[in-house]
Amino acid sequence: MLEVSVNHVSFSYDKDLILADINMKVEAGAFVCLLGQSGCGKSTFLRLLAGLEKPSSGSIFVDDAPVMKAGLQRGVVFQDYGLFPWMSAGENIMIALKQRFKKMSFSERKAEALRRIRDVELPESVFDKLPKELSGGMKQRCAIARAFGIDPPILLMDEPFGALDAVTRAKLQDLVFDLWDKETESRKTIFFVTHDVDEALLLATDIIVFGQSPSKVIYNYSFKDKSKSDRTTMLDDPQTMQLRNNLIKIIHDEVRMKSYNL
Ligand SMILES: Nc1ncnc2c1ncn2[C@@H]1O[C@H](COP(=O)(O)OP(=O)(O)OP(=O)(O)O)[C@@H](O)[C@H]1O
Repeated sequence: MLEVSVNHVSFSYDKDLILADINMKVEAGAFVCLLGQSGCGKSTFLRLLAGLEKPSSGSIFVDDAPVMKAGLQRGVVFQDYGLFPWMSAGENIMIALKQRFKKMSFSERKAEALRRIRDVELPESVFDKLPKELSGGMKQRCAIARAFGIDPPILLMDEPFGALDAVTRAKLQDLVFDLWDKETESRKTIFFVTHDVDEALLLATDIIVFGQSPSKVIYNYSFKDKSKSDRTTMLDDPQTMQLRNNLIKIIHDEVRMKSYNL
């Protein structure tokens, strides 16, 4: 369980300032949803957390250690699944396990990959299938199995359900929440990028809103106690409804102000 602190982080692509003075402290085990308009820099921020890019200024620490490069401590799940197309689903998971657990034998890795496939509610027969033989939802389940398989204390998820239909999306939201929630003693810290305010309300312990580029944190909200929300009744709660309205207004006002350059 590791705390993440982001201190005065700015980032530019060439001369384009994308992120400006981002600050946050995220407790170990939090489920952080990052909201903001398209192009504001959410994915860029995840890349910085992953160590795939370096801040132009400022620093990111995981506990006392600065993030300098990519590492197995931080797993990543992308919208496009990120599975190697020439390997079966099982091999995709096994190769990640090999990197993470160097001493695991082939048969142990295979057993673990099968266990992870069952954990994401897929049949074991998926082990031998190529990604192109799987639906989008099944591919994303495999990507989640792989990410949870390497058991990173920090998981970075970049719009993981953005390409899925509403029913599959709802099932996968429940799946990820349950996988996170059941590790009561050592919950992963999850950073989850989404455009969907309701998805954030359903999943997050903390909601952070980024403004328009160059982006700053313009709003954050922490739930005092997080238990699983029921998607069908969640918005019956007046407080949740008010928070939802606030979030939508904040995001829309920001877009309006920037587009009119106010
Ligand atoms: N490799 C790159 N080189 C130059 N500019 C980039 C690069 N990647 C992203 N950008 C720019 O950085 C800005 C932020 O992009 P980013 O993908 O982080 O936004 P986002 O909030 O994740 O968007 P979306 O929600 O649409 O995925 C955009 O203006 C984008 O064009």
